[in-house]
Amino acid sequence: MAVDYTLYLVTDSTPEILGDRCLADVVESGIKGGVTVVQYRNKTADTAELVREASTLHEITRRHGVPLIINDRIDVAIAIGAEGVHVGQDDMDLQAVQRILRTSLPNAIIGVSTSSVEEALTAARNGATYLGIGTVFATSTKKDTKSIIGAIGVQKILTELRSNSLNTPCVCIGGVNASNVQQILRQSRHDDVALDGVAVVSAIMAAPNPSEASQNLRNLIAALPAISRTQSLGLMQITNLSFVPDYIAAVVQRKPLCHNMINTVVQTMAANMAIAIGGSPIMSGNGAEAADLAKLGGSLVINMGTVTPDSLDQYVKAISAYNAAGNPVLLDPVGCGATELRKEALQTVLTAGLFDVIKGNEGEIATIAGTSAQQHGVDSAPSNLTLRQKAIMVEEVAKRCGGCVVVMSGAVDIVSDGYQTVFVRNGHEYMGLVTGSGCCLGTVIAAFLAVHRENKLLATLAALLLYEIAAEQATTKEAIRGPGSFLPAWIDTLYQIAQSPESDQSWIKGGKVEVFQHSR
Ligand SMILES: Nc1ncnc2c1ncn2[C@@H]1O[C@H](COP(=O)(O)OP(=O)(O)OP(=O)(O)O)[C@@H](O)[C@H]1O
Ligand SMILES: Cc1ncsc1CCO
Repeated sequence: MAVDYTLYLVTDSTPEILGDRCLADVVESGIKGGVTVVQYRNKTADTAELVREASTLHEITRRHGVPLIINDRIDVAIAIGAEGVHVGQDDMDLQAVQRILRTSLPNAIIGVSTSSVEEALTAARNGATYLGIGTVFATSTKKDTKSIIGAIGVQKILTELRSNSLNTPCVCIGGVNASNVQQILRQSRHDDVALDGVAVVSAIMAAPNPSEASQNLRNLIAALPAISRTQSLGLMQITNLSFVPDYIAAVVQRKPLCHNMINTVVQTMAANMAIAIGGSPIMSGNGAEAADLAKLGGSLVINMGTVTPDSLDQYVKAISAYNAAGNPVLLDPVGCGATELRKEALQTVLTAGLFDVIKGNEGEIATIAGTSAQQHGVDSAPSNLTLRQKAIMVEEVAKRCGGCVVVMSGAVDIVSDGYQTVFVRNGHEYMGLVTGSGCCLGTVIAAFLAVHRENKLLATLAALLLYEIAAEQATTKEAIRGPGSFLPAWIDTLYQIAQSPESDQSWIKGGKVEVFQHSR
């Protein structure tokens, strides 16, 4: 039987999720809305109840032509003649399951939960019918947060499987809901590698109308744009910078909320820069208010510059809240390669959710790429890499975080969405002499992301050009004698350009953007 894994429902009979509703009604409603596979999961019922409930569900799923898979209990699957079973890493091992089912349910689907490349390769090589990859996000239905792997973890597993010629279908599981389903499907993609579907629990089981919730998820999945080279921008569009003034004008007009969880060094400077370019900053380090702030339609900056154990917890909460609301998140992994604690914090943040932009200096991006030597603080150290090597690194990191734009700042900035990579040769050396010039760039890009969601690469490029050309212009002012007098002049110039980006477009002619070409 060819199984459609697009929308895989895992049941939950606990009072917190199911409430006092009838399990069979909720499942049938979900199927009517578009659920394509059902897994019956009940960790507490006794065997008689499991068999009773499973056979009631089986009547419904059969009527709708949807496979029913039983979690863990192979005996229950055999008793009711279910289409399959699903086992976790702590349940009976795959080969034992196969031996048992060979005679009683020879065509059974056998799914296996996996949270690492090793587990996935082993299960696929041993003949699992499909893999459930997770946990993607922290979720109230799964308390064990050790196995949270984020989109990057899912992508890593998928890529390893496919590069080993293992085509086992894969669904991801863990905290998937309507606000993040497109992101997880998009961000776990890498070239032609993609998930076959998503597994959800509470997004359907706890929904007031499970049918509508399922239909909504199916619509979101169907609406997902295919990411391919042909879909990314034409080179003309990138080097023709006439879009930039329009992008700026829209930011000024919309005044997006810029929620900054930013280091304690640059709070005021970042807030002033956000105001100068037309944003509305709020510097809040309290993750508990992130869900309310996310409702206001702005974007979030996670800047790890002065990370502490408490602030790390707050970042994780805020990232989940913004992902759930479907609002953009920018990560600035300041100094992430400087200490062991920062390296660990980086991993926690990277697996806490999804990012639209990751911006860092060379040492920071190299740490994410896994190629960095020891960083000596928060500033960039002189590099041994050629521009070409840096560009390839930025592109690789962007590919790995599918759907994410990566910016490596420096004298020449490199921006990539994994498909197209550009060099930006604007800016001034005084920028490198002002602490937080990288951090504030994150704040400015995030403001643009809030308004220009349809194209993150263009939004990032517009923000970067405004930021750097303003800096260049500021240095030409008479009173500028060094980085100290430069900073207020830079904020003034940002403000002046942002207020009338369209009336005088001559400034954008100073944009120095070049497309990186692999063949050169
Ligand atoms: N020598 C330079 N010439 C032109 N622009 C520069 C130069 N140095 C830095 N910049 C610009 O300054 C901004 C910040 O980049 P940088 O790489 O210094 O960030 P950073 O090291 O993260 O800074 P911080 O940690 O102080 O926030 C970017 O827009 C970058 O293009
Ligand atoms: C100097 C400094 N230390 C931690 S964050 C920060 C600001 C620049 O990244």
